[in-house]
Amino acid sequence: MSLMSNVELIIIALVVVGISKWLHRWYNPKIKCNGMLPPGSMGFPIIGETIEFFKPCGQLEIPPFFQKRMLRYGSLFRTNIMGSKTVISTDSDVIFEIFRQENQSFVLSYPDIFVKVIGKDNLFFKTGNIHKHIKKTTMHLIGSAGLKRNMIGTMNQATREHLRWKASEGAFDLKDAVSNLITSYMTPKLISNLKPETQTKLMDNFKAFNIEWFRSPFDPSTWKIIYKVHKARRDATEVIKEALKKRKESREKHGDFLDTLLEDMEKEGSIYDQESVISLLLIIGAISKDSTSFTTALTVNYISKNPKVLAELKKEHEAILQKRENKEAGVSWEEYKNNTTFTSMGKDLRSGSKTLMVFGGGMRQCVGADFLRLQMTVFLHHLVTTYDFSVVQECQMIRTPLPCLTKNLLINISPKSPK
Ligand code: HEM
Repeated sequence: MSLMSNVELIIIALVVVGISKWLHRWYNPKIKCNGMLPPGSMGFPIIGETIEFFKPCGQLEIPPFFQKRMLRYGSLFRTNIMGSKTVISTDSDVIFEIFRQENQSFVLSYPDIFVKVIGKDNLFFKTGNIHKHIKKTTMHLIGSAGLKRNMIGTMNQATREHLRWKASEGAFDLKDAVSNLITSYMTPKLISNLKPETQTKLMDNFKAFNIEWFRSPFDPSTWKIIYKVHKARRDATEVIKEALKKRKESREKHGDFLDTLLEDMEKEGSIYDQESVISLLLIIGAISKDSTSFTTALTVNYISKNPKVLAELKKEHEAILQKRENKEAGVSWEEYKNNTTFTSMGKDLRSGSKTLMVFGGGMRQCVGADFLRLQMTVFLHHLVTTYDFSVVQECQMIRTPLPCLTKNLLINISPKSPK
């Protein structure tokens, strides 16, 4: 055997040993504490179990990814998704405890791709006092007090106007309409003194900055969406940066959320810097419309198929209207709080129940839950008291595993004929 082939053999042997070691580490990841990992599989090298995790399933199904593993390993199992070593728990007590013990027994982290797409200076990725403080500032705008003081009137007005336009348009996409109406009033609530063309640009960026990219990375269209979201973030950042600069220089007050953030930023030791201010404005502008329009579309789709629910809803809102002195006024805070028992099912979705953690829990509980409920109530109120509606196309939903519409809800509305 020649000297050359011996060297080749040594190199091949080293490569084989290296790969074997790497595969061993892949399938048996080390953990930093003294415990042991739950059962499970790390899937294929590099891609892990990502493909199966994103497999679409029906709206009311437990995704097969979870179902299969729960049967095989129980409620706690290990896996690898999108390059992140992951332990999944499907036990509500454990999940509740994880939410409750943040920063004690559990450290918050998101897969790298989340951080890359939505930006690292985000409320979602902050912990401890910084997170607490940003949350408190956010509540100023979309918590109960902020909604009552500053939002409900605009919400009513925008909803009424948008429905009026839609009544003359024929069939329209309800999710799109709700998304547009929220963006139309939320953008000036965040930054109020933009030139019309700059405001339109910012609204377009808010619209494009969505969560639709969270799906299989092996689907080429995912990368197109990621590119658009990334571009929207970059463009919105430029607009907000410019607005922030002008506001700082002019020292003018406009009573918007940018004022609130600037005031905080100028305090000694403020946790806010330019990046975190921009990021918060962007996240609220984007997140407020997506989840709300989606849930409103599902709700209208549901009530259109359940005449008893629709009748009960109409009864509740007609009664509100009957009692109201100024029929032109929209839903008041008092009506919303005291007279919408059926609309809000009488169930407090924010009470931190272990069986319904749709809004998260503990320190991470959703700050937008009140906003969502109020906007949905206002929309349903104007829809059922002022219009008759008919469904032109029902919506269809799948989970990937996030809920996603494969067909949008199209409806027709026409003003109710006077009784
Ligand atoms: C169907 C509607 C919604 C659902 C199901 C939902 C669900 C959630 C969940 C599960 C979390 C916790 C995330 C985590 O653990 O890190 C969360 C947090 C959050 N949500 Fe929502 N949300 C909805 C609507 C909204 C709306 C309308 C807004 C804004 C107006 C909003 C703003 C936020 C913010 C800012 C956080 C971060 C809170 C924090 O880190 O402390 N959400 N949401």
